[in-house]
Amino acid sequence: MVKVVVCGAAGGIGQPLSLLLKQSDLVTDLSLYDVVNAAGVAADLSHINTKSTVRGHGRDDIDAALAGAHTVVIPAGVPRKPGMTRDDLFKINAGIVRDLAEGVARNCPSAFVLVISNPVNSTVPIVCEVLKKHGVFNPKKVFGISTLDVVRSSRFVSEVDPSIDPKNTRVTVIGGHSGVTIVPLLSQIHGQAFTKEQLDTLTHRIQYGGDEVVKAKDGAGSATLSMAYAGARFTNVILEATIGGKTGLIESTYVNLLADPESTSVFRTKTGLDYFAQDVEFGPEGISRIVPLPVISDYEQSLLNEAIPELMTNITKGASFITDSTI
Ligand SMILES: NC(=O)c1ccc[n+]([C@@H]2O[C@H](COP(=O)([O-])OP(=O)(O)OC[C@H]3O[C@@H](n4cnc5c(N)ncnc54)[C@H](O)[C@@H]3O)[C@@H](O)[C@H]2O)c1
Ligand SMILES: O=C(O)C[C@H](O)C(=O)O
Repeated sequence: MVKVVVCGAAGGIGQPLSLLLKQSDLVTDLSLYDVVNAAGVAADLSHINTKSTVRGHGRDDIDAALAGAHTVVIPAGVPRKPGMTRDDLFKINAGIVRDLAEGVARNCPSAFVLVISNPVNSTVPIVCEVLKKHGVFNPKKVFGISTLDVVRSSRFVSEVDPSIDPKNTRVTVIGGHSGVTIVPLLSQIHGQAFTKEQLDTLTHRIQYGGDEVVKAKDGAGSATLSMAYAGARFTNVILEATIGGKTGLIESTYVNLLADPESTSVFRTKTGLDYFAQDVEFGPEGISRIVPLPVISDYEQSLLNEAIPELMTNITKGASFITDSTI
């Protein structure tokens, strides 16, 4: 059995993400959990003629939803409205993510956990601290999905240079998933030399791509369809590496750096950060290695210098939400 659970499956991301995951032949059981309308979404998707069996689980059915899961994807929680930062979502989403992580610890402690709910820079530490509290934390298996930053980068650079094929140009994006913490390494794109003006425009657009969508949706939420695409892409990498037997798969993702202490110890000592988005190579057990940071340009180093203090604040806020809690 390869059971994939989507928590928040009836939402703006959850529905198209579940649809995309229903296409995977690697999934045998698709479990849709939400506090509203999970049964309806499940009934709808269950008619699609692919291999997986689909089940919907409502508010009081979290344990059955998660039991025996291979992978749990979490897009549950509230999205931004214009004028809000991702950190403004912490007040509501921190508790939602904590409760879902408690469910993971109880029902599928060795599952891969893929976090979409914002603020990702803080919600990933929340998941890790809950799993630690229960003695089931494996840093090779918990991920913040920052793939949308990678997807946007590929697309936006192709708009500046039409000779770039966005589908086959992967941009490494390091740091975190919000504003200045998003650091695209455009210097790494083979054969590319952007002007300073192009770099400024591209970097700003990648860092604030989420705001572009929030503004355009004008109060009706944030990115859902592009996020579902990015979320399915990342989930499929996990499935291909862990059960599909594929090797050498690499994606940028936000992780706990103890997943590969050897490759990250110098960086951890220098910055004090325990979490960071970086290129990761996947194997049968999840993270097989964190790819060492390449030599970055002075421009990228100054972006990184700006990202580090903000990341530190976000990480501490998420981790202490659990470690300082008396519940
Ligand atoms: N990581 C990223 O790149 C990225 C991209 C886009 C959006 N997001 C984030 O994803 C989250 C969801 O966005 P959306 O547009 O799908 O929002 P949405 O409001 O459309 O959907 C959220 C869903 O979560 C459900 N939900 C709420 N509390 C729950 C709980 N306790 N258990 C299970 N389900 C619960 C809601 O019922 C709803 O169906 C937001 O926090 C948003 O900021 C992240
Ligand atoms: O911008 C948001 O709030 C949603 C998401 O994190 C995004 O990058 O689109």
